[in-house]
Amino acid sequence: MYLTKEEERILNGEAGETLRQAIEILVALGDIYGADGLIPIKSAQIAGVSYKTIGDAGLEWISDLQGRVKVPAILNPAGMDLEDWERLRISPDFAEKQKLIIQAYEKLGIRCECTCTPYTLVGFDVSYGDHLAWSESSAVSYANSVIGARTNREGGPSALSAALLGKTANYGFHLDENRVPKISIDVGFSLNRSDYGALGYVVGKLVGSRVPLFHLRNIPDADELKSLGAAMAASGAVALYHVNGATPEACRLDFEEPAEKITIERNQLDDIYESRRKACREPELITLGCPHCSAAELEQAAELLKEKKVSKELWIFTSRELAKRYPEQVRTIEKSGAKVICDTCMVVSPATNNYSCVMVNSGKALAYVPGMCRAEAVYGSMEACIEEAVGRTEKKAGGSY
Ligand SMILES: C[C@@](O)(CCOP(=O)(O)O)CC(=O)O
Ligand code: SF4
Repeated sequence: MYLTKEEERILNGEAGETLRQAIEILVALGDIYGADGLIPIKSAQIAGVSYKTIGDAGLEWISDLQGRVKVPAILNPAGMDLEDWERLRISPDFAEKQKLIIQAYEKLGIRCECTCTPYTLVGFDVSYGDHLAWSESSAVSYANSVIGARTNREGGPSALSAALLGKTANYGFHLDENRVPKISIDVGFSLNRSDYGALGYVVGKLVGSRVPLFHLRNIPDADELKSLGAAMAASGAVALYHVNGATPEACRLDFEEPAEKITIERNQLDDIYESRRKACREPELITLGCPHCSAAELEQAAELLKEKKVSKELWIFTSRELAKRYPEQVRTIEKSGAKVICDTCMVVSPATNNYSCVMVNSGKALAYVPGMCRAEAVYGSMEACIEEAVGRTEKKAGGSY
């Protein structure tokens, strides 16, 4: 891989040990994947924040790093709500370690808002064609597919290295030729909201890491695309997809129809709603917001919970910035007894491990909760999730049933 004189000097340790390690990681990746050199990036999004996933070894590594990031960089969800961690019964020991992780990142100049939807935040702009080094898989999928920016699915250490250098290795989804669809997915029936998460769950398993081109009957909105991409990245390893007539590259570029085709039938999606129902008949916990809820999703949840009371735990995850921007919706949701929780999620928080059966409206959470939280997971729409939390015969706050 070609390195400039300046990059050679950094690799030789002349700019300090932190940058030497950072460039060593990027050069190693670049050599493995055949990069021609390093390219500048606009921003980094760094996963590997929750103490539940990175543990003491991760904390130690980050704490030893020196210097400041060269581009805007932001964190993925941590293991707890950083302002109100006691609410989900996080242990003081865990909270202590989690705070040290956040402080270590902060010292490097990283924005310590912990979210997997950084593209909704003010001042963290991403545009078509931007090169990025992002690592959370749903954020990577959204940036590549829905925005038309360019990022590989970085690991936590490589995203952090890229942030410290302001550069990443030029391979994979940074290159035009790897962004071309390889398999066509035909869905011959119309889809609605949670159907996109179910579709992503099914398609991810079928396509692995290939780039799919969808032909759908309707044009999905941004939240539906977010759910589709998140699920495909979790059940498979899809980091980029296109939707005919909807996503930017499918609209701007004249893609040839891939030779390989798959048709999805309605009953494949119905199976996702039905599956695991036997093992998880009585959800004890209901969670929304994987990926973190958008403004529109907070609004929908508030509308559905208005003047109702939950009889089961209902946790709704979003970014702190959106929760602050929409206090009215947060108030309506919390009046029902549900909790709006920031900086974390049902997958990376140890709080979910206290339950054995969890209901979700996310194909990604459906894929990850069993393995990462040791709980059964069952799938439903946001309406069904809220109905489950409220209880079908629950008295409305106003009095009537
Ligand atoms: C589950 C996930 O969304 C978040 C957990 O990753 P981490 O703890 O931030 O490394 C990771 C991913 O899918 O990229
Ligand atoms: S909410 Fe979902 S998408 Fe976001 S970090 Fe957690 S698991 Fe990943």
